[in-house]
Amino acid sequence: MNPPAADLIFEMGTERGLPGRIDAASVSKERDAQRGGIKAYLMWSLAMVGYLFAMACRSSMSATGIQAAHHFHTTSTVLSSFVYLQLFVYAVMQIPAGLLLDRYGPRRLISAGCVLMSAGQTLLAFAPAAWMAVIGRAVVGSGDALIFISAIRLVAAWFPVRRLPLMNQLTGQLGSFGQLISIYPFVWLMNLTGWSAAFAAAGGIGMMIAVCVLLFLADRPGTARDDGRAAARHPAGIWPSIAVAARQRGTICGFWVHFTNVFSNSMMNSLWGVPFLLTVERYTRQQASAYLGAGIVMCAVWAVVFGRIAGIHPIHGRALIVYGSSGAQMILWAAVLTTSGPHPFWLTATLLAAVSSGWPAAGVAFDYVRDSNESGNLGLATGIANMGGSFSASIVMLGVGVLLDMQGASSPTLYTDHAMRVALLAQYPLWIVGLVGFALMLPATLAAVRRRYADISAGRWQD
Ligand SMILES: N[C@@H](Cc1c[nH]cn1)C(=O)NCC(=O)O
Repeated sequence: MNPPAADLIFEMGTERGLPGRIDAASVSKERDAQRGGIKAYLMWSLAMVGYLFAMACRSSMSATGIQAAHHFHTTSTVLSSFVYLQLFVYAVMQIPAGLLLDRYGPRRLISAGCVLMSAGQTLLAFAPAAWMAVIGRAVVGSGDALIFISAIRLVAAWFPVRRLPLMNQLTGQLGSFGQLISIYPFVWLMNLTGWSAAFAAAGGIGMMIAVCVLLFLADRPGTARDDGRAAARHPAGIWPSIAVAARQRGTICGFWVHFTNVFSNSMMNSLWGVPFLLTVERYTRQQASAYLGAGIVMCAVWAVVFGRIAGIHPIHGRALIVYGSSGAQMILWAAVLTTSGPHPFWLTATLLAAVSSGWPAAGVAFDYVRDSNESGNLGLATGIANMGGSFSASIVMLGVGVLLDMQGASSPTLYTDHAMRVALLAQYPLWIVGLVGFALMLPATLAAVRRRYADISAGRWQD
């Protein structure tokens, strides 16, 4: 049996003078019996295979940047523009993906996402020209967009409420290890067999995952593999459904949480981390890779810590994670960007700890969304929140490039310590906008979270 959330015990039992402790036994025993068991972990693992594949596909092009430049007879700079395209497709697909998720459920969506990513990777394998590779990347991005929110929806159906923040964190975090698949085994396979065979193999693996998911995944506990209520979802039509999900303060609060916390980490890992470390910190390429790799490990540590805090302290703990992570990022980036490099080890290490906390802190977005929306539009609401990080990351990545260009640093050979530090200041307007949005949405969201936990405790709420 899961204990009640600590800060809600405090608020409901003491602060407001309401009758004592929430009796956790009042949470439906039957639902808890079905949720969180071995089968739940098996279902989650299967969804995780899909998400690992998505993350591996997402980063496969940057991991093979030099080979890609040779294969398509183009420059790495042109290829890095694929990152924007991928982020753009991922972001615009979130609302359709959310609608489809509420209608068809995670099993079909994860399977369809894997098929799309396989098609995109296969197109890349045999594309004779760069423009076809662009289409391949767009197809990969659209498949990728279906996966993460489906995994989050599946977790919400299979695990008890109190364990969801930790399971969400583990989902987001373990999935990101998919990047390591593209950096190591995939690059190794490419060196061994060549471009076409490696991408075609990735396509084949994706199809196998799609079939396994279709055959074995179940959307929720019970006997039926599909969510039986799916057909009834969004009965009012697409636009009213979007309006309902977007009107929930928790959905918009989730959007701002995601918007505020994801971008520094994404910007470093996807595009500007290596140039910054080479130019400002005078790292070698190997040192830069090791630094960014250590960031992925730090993310995992933060994910476990934040998952525990967000589950036990849904009111104060989650807000603290969001303010704490973004505040630490702002302070440490200020210390690095206002003084010339290279910086002392303690400063770059602390910066890495702060930046890596952003990716899991963004996971709190999905806790707010889940605790303030009805299950019928949870997929759509999760998709809306998940757009936040893609928007902010693409704006920052573009902003850094524009600020470099404006200083005459239009190619890597022209990057200077000063130009790079000025360019990275592009992050600050986004933190300010994001934190204002979050602060405005937080009070109403917390009221919704309190209502949800009270309903759960009184047995009035069933997913
Ligand atoms: N920030 C991640 C989710 C996460 C990471 N750690 C805990 N949660 C995220 O938003 N991922 C979206 C995706 O598509 O990968």
